[in-house]
Amino acid sequence: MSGTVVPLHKNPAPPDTEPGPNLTLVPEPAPAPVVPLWVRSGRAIRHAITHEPTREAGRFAVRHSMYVVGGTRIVTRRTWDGRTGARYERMLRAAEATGNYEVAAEWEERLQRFREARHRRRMDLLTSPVDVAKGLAVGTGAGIGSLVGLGVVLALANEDVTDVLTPLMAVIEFIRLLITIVSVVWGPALRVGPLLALLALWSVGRKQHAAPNWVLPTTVRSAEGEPITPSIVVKALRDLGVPALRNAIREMGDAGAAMLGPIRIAGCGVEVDVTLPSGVSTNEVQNKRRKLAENLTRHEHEVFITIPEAARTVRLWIADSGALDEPIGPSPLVTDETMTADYTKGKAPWGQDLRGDMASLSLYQRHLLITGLSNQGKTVALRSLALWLALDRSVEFWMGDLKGVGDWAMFDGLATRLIQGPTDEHVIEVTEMVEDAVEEMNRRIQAPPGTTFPLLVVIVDEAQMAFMCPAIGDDKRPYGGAKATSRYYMAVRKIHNQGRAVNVLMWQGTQDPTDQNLPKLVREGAHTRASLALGTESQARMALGDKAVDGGAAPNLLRPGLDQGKLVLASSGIDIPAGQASITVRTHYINDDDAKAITERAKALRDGVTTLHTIDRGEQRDPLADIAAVFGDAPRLLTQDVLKRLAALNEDAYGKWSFGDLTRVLEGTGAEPYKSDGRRVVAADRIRRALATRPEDDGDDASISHID
Ligand SMILES: Nc1ncnc2c1ncn2[C@@H]1O[C@H](COP(=O)(O)OP(=O)(O)OP(=O)(O)O)[C@@H](O)[C@H]1O
Repeated sequence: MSGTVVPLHKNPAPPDTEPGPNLTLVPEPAPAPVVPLWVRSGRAIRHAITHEPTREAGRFAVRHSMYVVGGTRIVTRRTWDGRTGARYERMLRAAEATGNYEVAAEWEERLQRFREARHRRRMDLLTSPVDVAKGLAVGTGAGIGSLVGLGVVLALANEDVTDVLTPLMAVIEFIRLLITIVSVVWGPALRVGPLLALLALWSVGRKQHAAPNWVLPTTVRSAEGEPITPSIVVKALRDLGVPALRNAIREMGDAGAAMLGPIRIAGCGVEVDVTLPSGVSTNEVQNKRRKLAENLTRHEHEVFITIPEAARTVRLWIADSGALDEPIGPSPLVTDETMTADYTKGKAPWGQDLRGDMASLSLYQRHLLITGLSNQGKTVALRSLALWLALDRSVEFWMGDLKGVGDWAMFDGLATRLIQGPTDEHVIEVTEMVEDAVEEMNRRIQAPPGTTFPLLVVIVDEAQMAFMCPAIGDDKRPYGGAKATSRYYMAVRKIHNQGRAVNVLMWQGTQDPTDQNLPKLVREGAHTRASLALGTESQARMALGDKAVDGGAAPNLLRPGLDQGKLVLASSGIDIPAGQASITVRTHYINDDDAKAITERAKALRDGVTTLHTIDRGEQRDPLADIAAVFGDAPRLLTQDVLKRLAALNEDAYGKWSFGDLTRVLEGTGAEPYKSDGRRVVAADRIRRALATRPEDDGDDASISHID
């Protein structure tokens, strides 16, 4: 094999015969390349220039020079404004730009008056030199005369004729002294005067911060939390990036504030209506919420843009910086232990609106839907309403908590039904509870007209679990889903459609809405829709409806985690400022302990309620097997006899069965009732065949709705 090795080195060095000491050769570090002098100087200069103290000194120098320039501009503008009609013309242009022609006419009239007065003053100037000369001559003569008169009186008193000229001479002396003083002061004044003028201009510029933003001190530059003034709002609107708006505001110049209504204090912020110039639509401003907020030195969540009734107007609500992050006080439900509720006439105290006014919601005949991302305060918000309602002793609660970690446990002994848990079995129980509510609703609807009913409120928290449940009932209908056969969905829809008038109401809390876990018809069936923080605008549309979102409702702009308990609400039961489609409410936080205390008070108002935790639907039965069993030896039975025998077999399970129930169970088995001699009968052999040939899991499915 050695013969086939090809050496890769030309002359491989002979191997060392004697191994020497193991030395490692450390190469000399390459000498650093010599940097040319001009490069080094450049670096040094750059370092010196970019050094922070140098930059600060530069900013300082530019700032104070610019104050003088800015001050000169301001003083010139003021003088110009004072002496010409420029101000009137500006206001006139602004009024025209906002389409406010009445105000424009007023300004035009003022401008006209100003011009007339100026013309009169100029005409007067033509004749004034003669008048001034005349006045001067008369004044001097009269002055000399009175001084001489005074001298005569003095001469008579002193019996000295020279005193006649004494007062006149004294005045002449005084004038000479003045001339001397002026001649002494004039020289230095000529030198100091411009300096003083410069100082005055600098002072005006400094007060108005008339320098580019980048040279202003950090405290002024950041303007964090700056109070909102008309000029700040106008500047923010001008820089919004809407060309038509920018041009119109430029056109108005200083008079841009004419677009604004008065800036009113509104809760922990201010509110101002802005009449947009023609050519700018309200949604152009609404779509730029973040930019507007930043221009106003606020965070996006601190600025709300709504559309009031007046045409071409947007209403801005701007929070005081950081004010929205402050907690609001405790709920009156917690602080006022004597509080009771009235379902029909009262309103549940829920929190505060952004203006800081109490936000309370009428629950009368309103189905409710609260959505939001997980852990934003949905359950607490929904529970607060239930806690208030519990203080009306006539109200009956049926509750299903499909999370089941005890958020609703305090209603044990207060709610007539309370199902708590996350499994499919719990969904099934909740569905059957809602179906029972439908039955109760139907019973009430069939009652004689005029009958009044106390409120039965069915609350399902985490309702998305019900819509997503895969279980199928013994009637082959799915519990979850959004098909016409879906049991939970259909039961909710029935209550939504007809429950209101007979006081059977449906309240649902649901998480992170999608079309699958919150079908459209269920969303739209709720009269009151509220949403905590959500992920996207499309979710906001699902939660609150297009109208509310188009009108400015934006739960997707609430900050998950930071805005816990803050919700956007579209409903008729709460005071929403005219023209707005929604309102933002900061809800009170009622913790579990306080909730427990409130439910204890509510229990004390009642005589005692026994809460059912599961719905006893009788023992597990197999209807097809039972039907087969009741035949005995009979080859055929009339359907009514089958029903009778089934009822005799088990009154609880079959006592209320109708022909429809029987047909439904036998449908598709090949043993359906048929007509014989004009009467409907069921054949025993067909039943037995169906029983023998049915698939294994049918029996399991049939049993699923019977839970102990
Ligand atoms: N009004 C509120 N003000 C301040 N914090 C609140 C408010 N409501 C709730 N929170 C906070 O949010 C947390 C979650 O509340 P809650 O359990 O109601 O959320 P959820 O949206 O129902 O969550 P999930 O959907 O995951 O069950 C509470 O533990 C509390 O810390």
